[in-house]
Amino acid sequence: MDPSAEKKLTGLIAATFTPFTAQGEVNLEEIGPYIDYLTEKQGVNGIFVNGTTGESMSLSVAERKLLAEEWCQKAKGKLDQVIVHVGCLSLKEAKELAAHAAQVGADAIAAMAPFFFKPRTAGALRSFLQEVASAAPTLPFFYYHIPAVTGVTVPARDLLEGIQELIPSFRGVKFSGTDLMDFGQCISSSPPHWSFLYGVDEQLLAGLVMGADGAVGSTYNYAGCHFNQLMSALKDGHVDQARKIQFKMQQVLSYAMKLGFDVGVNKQLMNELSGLNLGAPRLPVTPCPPDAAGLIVKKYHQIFTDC
Ligand SMILES: CC(=O)N[C@H](C=O)[C@@H](O)[C@H](O)[C@H](O)CO
Ligand SMILES: CC(=O)C(=O)O
Repeated sequence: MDPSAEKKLTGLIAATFTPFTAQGEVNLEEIGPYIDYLTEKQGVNGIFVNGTTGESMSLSVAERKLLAEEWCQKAKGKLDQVIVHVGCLSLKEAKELAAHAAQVGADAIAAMAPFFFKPRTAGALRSFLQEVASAAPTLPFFYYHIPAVTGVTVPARDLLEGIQELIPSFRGVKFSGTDLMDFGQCISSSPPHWSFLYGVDEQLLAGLVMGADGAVGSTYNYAGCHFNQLMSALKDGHVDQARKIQFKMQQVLSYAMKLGFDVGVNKQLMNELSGLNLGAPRLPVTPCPPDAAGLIVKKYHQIFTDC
């Protein structure tokens, strides 16, 4: 297929939380209602599953497969995009997950850099990703750049050099870094059919201005409606209005950060704002301290009075 004829990834993509039961087992029952909440209440039509927010690295391969399959199945006819994150420390497991994602009907896959033995050069990281992508050659492949979490500091622009020849299915980057010069250089040096998804919700506006096609993030789970307004405002040329929404979200998140914002707090925020029951996180992430989420929800409602 001619890649330039493919549709680019645009709009908001929620990085989903993994629902757990009270016993700490994966809870597949919540996935259907979760998808309905995203589409009906947030206007979000894409998901990025088993990523950072989904605690992928704390899950077994078997659990990741169960989740990928259920998300893909329940998303059918409801969501435009299901991107399955397949990154692992073990190349063998990452390939197994990539092949599985293709089997269960994912729209795309992504992988972050391995972070125990870290690739020290762009070449080493490219070779690792090439192997992962080769296990699912028909699926669009995205590199998930998240240096603050992986500690892999290879600039994304260096990784992209010559990558299309090595990985024919390569289609772009989910860029969860704050280095906007690196991001800009990725975009300005890339073919037009690749998609760039920005992943730092606190500064999405800057990412969009730099040229992001869309966004992947955790806060789009419960604040998608506001970020949709931000994106439309920017599209219509109302930068001041877009900036107002971004500043409001920064206020909520900086307040949350003072209260120890992490996946545990974030998950509880989602529980309280959505009414879904996604449970607590899995260790080593600790459960949200009592009251923290409640205080953030209160702040959120003070700052955002619509949707
Ligand atoms: C480190 C991390 O989880 N980053 C997420 C995505 O990449 C973001 O969506 C953040 O959760 C969000 O920007 C809030 O800090
Ligand atoms: C936020 C994000 O993209 C992730 O959870 O992987």
